[in-house]
Amino acid sequence: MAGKAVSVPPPSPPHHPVVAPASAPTFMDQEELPESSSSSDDDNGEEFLIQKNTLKRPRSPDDDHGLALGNFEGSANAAAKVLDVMDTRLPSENPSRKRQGRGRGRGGTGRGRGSKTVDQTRHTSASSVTVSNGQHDKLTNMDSRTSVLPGNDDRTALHEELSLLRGKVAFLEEELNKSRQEVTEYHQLSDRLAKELKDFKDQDQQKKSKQMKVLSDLLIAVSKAERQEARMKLKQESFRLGNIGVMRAGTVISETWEDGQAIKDLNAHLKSLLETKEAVERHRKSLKKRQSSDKGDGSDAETSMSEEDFLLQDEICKSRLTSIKREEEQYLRERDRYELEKGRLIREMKRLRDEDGSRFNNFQILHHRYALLNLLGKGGFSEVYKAFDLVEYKYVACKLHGLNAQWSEEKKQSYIRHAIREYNIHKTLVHTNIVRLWDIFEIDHNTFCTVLEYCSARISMQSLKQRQFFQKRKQGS
Ligand SMILES: Nc1ncnc2c1ncn2[C@@H]1O[C@H](COP(=O)(O)OP(=O)(O)OP(=O)(O)O)[C@@H](O)[C@H]1O
Repeated sequence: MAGKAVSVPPPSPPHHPVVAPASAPTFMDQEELPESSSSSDDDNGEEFLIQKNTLKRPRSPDDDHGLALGNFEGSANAAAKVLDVMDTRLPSENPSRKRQGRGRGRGGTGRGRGSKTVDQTRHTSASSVTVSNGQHDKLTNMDSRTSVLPGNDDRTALHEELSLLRGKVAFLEEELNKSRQEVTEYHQLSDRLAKELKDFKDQDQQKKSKQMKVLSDLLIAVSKAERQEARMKLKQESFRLGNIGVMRAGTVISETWEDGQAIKDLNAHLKSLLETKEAVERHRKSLKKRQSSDKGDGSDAETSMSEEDFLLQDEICKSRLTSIKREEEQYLRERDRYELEKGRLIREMKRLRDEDGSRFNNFQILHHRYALLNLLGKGGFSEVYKAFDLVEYKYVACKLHGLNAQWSEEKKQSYIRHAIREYNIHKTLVHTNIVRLWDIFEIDHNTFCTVLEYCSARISMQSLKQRQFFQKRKQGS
């Protein structure tokens, strides 16, 4: 930059003697800018040009209609101002051209503008008049001579320049109007797009809530059907395996188990089998007794049984006893199976009873996302419901922890503290044999919910079998 400053040519004497009209003093002010700023125009490039024009612009009183036809000097000034305005508004034009126009020193201000006029006119040739280089030179020369010799040629040249500038102004105004229109259209478009986006979001939200509603309705319908089926199955199973009856002993009422038809039949079979077995065993014993007595007192050959007969009878008894034993074993195995089914039935009865008595049994949606379905089981202080996560679209287990309303505030706080500590530990555990903990939230002052990974019955059965396997191994070792 220092080198450039040295190469600045010496200031040329001012040779723009046009007397500024009273209506355009600013232009003169601009003409009287210090030489250094003019000479540094080339060095600073476009930025300086813009600054200079921005300085002049506010002081221009009549951008649109200040070009009085009768006043050539005033017209030239006004034309120069219009050019300045154009300089400011068309910054994207080739900067080298600008530099070319302006770089002719202070004295060449009019000339520089002339060059730009030609350039810009060429650029906007669609609507403006094309000016040759000769005209441009004439114009710049005229600009410098106007106040000295306002001859006919100069007047014509000025007229030409004026009409050129008018054309340019008109063109620029047209461009400006177009730009304004475009801006308005753009605003309208962006408004419309914003509205459409909002509508789309609303629709999406509506669609989502509709989907949620449809999905939860469907899940509720399925769960209701499952509940109905569970109760029907319970009735059938109760008839087959047994039911809980009420027994009254004085003032004490207690629950007892009453066997169902299948167990009654099985027990009857076992009883009759046992009776048969006893009868066969009795018969065998009597045979043995008779055999030994026959041997001892030497009975006659007609009444006494031969050794072979004894052996045959004994064999028959033995084989009957063996088959009875096999049958008995089969019945006992069946009874064990019934016992298991009975245990399941009792649990199911308890589950359904708990479900009927639960305050969460009417398919609520918790936390705006968990659709409660059927009760899975009841813990010490909790009820566990199968639920569907309407956001993540997966089954989960919602464990609803109920604090005892009778507890003191201190005890409740202690329980919550423990539960939160458990939650904080549990949520970090990731293992195939540990159910994941997804979420925790409060339902009311006495109830909060933890959301767990759902373990289906299939998994539960697997883990049951695994447990049985490990128990057997433990017993074996
Ligand atoms: N993640 C799960 N998936 C499926 N069923 C579950 C799940 N968690 C619990 N259950 C069911 O709920 C029943 C009770 O749950 P759990 O054994 O966790 O209660 P608990 O530990 O006794 O309760 P508390 O924490 O209140 O003492 C279980 O027997 C099981 O049937």
